Amino acid sequence: MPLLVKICGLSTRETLDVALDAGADMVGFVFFPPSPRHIGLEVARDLGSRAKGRAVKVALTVDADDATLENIVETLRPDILQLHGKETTARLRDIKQKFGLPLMKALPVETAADLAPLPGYASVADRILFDARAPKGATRPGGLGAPFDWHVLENLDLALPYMVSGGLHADNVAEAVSVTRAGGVDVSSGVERSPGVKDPELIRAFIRAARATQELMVR
Ligand SMILES: O=C(O)c1ccccc1N[C@@H]1O[C@H](COP(=O)(O)O)[C@@H](O)[C@H]1O
Repeated sequence: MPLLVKICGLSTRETLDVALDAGADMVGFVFFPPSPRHIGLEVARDLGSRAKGRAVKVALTVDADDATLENIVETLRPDILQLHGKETTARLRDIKQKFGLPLMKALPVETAADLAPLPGYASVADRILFDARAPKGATRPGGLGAPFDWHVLENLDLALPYMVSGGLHADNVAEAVSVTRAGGVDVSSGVERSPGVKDPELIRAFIRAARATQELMVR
């Protein structure tokens, strides 16, 4: 199975086109006002129709309520919801039942103890995203450009597909895949020139580097 490459935090037509033309499998849109990548619903509608059928559209939310999710689903028309907050297994079940969309649950990782909630999430999520745990007091739970210790996932035995994120860039993505055997990689800061401002060349370089890791991938 080919490695899935997700470019997250896209907020303009130009950079979305770069990601799509360079072959991104998944494109992520952030709906979290404190983030420099947050987009409003009208932009979501525009970018969503532009990406339709060209890549998997991912809506990233953080502990969003039903009304917020409803607006996002109605405008972006996502293919999958990325839940990047403290959503419980019960909340995942509820969201799945209400919206009928596949779910990718982000799990913050710093040490092996952070993997404890995995069995619960794996019983309802369709995919897991292992992301670096944000430091206390951070303004957002992800998208900070910091990696975690990938060796925490070294002996992971998970039936569900999983991706890794956190501080990835063109020069470290191969090692991240090699250590974690993840089936997908997700990047935001590593393809930006400043927070929220995507760089076309960095997007292309990341996708090229990720594609070159293909033979290391297991799941
Ligand atoms: O990108 C954001 O601003 C963001 C906000 C809130 C939750 C998650 C966010 N981004 C996700 O974080 C990881 C890692 O990003 P980075 O490459 O380290 O910047 C990735 O999954 C983003 O989708």
